[in-house]
Amino acid sequence: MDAQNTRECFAPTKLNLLPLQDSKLAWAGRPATQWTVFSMYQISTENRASVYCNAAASTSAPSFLEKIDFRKLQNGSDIRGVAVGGVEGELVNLTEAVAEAIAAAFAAWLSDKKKAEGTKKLRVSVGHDSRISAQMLQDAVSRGIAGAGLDVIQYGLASTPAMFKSTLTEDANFMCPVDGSIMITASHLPYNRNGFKFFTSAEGLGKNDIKDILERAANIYDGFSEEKLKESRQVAYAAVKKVDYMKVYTSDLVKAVRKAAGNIEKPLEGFHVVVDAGNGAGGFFAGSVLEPLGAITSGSQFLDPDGMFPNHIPNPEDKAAMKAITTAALANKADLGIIFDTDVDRSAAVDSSGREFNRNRLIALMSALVLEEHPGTTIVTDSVTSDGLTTFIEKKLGGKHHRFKRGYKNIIDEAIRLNSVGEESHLAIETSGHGALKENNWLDDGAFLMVKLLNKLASTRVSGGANGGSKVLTDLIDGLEEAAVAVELRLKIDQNHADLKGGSFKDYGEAVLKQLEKMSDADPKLLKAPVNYEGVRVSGYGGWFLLRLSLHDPVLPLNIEAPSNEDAVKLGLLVLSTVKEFPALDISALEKFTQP
Ligand SMILES: O=P(O)(O)OC[C@H]1O[C@H](O)[C@H](O)[C@@H](O)[C@@H]1O
Repeated sequence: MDAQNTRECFAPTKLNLLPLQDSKLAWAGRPATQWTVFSMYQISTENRASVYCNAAASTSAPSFLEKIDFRKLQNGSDIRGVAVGGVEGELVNLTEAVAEAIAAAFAAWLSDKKKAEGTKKLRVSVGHDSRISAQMLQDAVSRGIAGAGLDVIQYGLASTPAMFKSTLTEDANFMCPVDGSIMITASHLPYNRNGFKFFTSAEGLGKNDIKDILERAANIYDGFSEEKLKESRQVAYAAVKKVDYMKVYTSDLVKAVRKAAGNIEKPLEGFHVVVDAGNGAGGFFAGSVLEPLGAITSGSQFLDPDGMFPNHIPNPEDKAAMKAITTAALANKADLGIIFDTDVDRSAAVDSSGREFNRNRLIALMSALVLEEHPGTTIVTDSVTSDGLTTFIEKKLGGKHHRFKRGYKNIIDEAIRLNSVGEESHLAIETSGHGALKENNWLDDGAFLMVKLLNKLASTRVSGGANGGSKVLTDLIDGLEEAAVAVELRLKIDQNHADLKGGSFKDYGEAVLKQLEKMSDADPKLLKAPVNYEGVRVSGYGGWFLLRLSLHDPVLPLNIEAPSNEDAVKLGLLVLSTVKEFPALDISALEKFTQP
């Protein structure tokens, strides 16, 4: 077989998939062991990225197998792209064929990883959030995995942490654990985007793994042919099973709260908790977690999935989203309001008086809960956390604050590393609302963070400490000092600007940071942070600023916190004096902020 003679494509068609039976498995009436799925992509160790097939060679590639730069689909440890057309300036690059190639590449990558474990047929779970391109991508991904000879288990609407957890759950009825998992999501990005997150039982895949998978995918895509892609639809039809895994995941959350309350069936009886899922995948939390625990959930909103996100962006960092949950909690006189992002790996809450538990406050609250259980432990956070948070964790709670880099994967990996070198850490959490606990296998799970809050409410009442309300949570962050002014301004780097002199935006950004560091060193009123893992963090005028490179974008985010607007402007002016020397930077937001 000659990989070079087999490129072509297929017309996109929906898979005719089988319905769920008894909320468990449904397949074509044959036991899994009798499934004979051949590997269409036949990925060998000698030529892992090549596609071998029997199809007749075709010389003309149809237009929808457009040339795609697969490298551009990498977004740190995720894959992200444009899946829906019609938005000006945003060309579709996450087509069905691209998705199928990426899934086939993941299957090949996984097969290589699991080679040592023997010849058993590998299983991959596939789930998605509420985006309008979810079904199309789920079908394409299923074809890619099945075509590589692996079993596909579709979960349908699911959360990112649930997908990760399916690699750890031991339950043969639900075909768990799976060997690998794919979540189809673009988190809080606009409706036309989509992407993938990948998991094995060891971890969420990192940057290098994603790079490897995209390189393999590009080769697979180059080898696609019409015949082969047609065939992949038939193979997928035979290899796809459906499982209602969210049932397992939500029942584990319910069990966790019951256990924390001393094995009471309905420990939240009488508590009123309002959920805002922003029409993402998090609507399950009201009906499948809170209600079985006895909580009242009336007034919950935007629980139904709607990939056009008609109400607000499902993102706890978004002001409109936080306002929506605060209004709902107050209007319903709820004890607690809970909000999730689209794929439920991020969350935030509001108390009964409408006070937000998000950003530094959510970290303070989670730190208080974790430090009650593990005195003295290290809390790992992202880089934009406040000085007040450090004081709170270290002076009030007796813990250690390890302010690391931005990026949920970075902080989780750092917490795991600290434990491995003998420094105990039980919590890694970002101001974005991402958070992972050691007790929960370091799963980045917004729903589990909220379960920790519910545990506290339930256990406090059991011990006679409170009859309701979220005062016990509010009291836990008493003493957290918060800056009067906290802003984030994002300075864009124009990648096509002549001042880059053909270099990368990263190099340009680094040059800006170097210059800012020089300026700060020369100013006696400023003090550079003695320990700092990214960008330039400087204290002065009773506050601080941090300028750093964005994790993914050609952007330098600038965070400023200060006791007054006047002080914040002074810090802003100092940064402005440096950044204005770099013409490729869009400094308009900073100029506006510092104007008298
Ligand atoms: O560096 P930024 O552009 O601020 O983005 C940083 C953020 O990127 C992604 O959304 C990651 O999922 C977050 O964990 C991270 O905090």
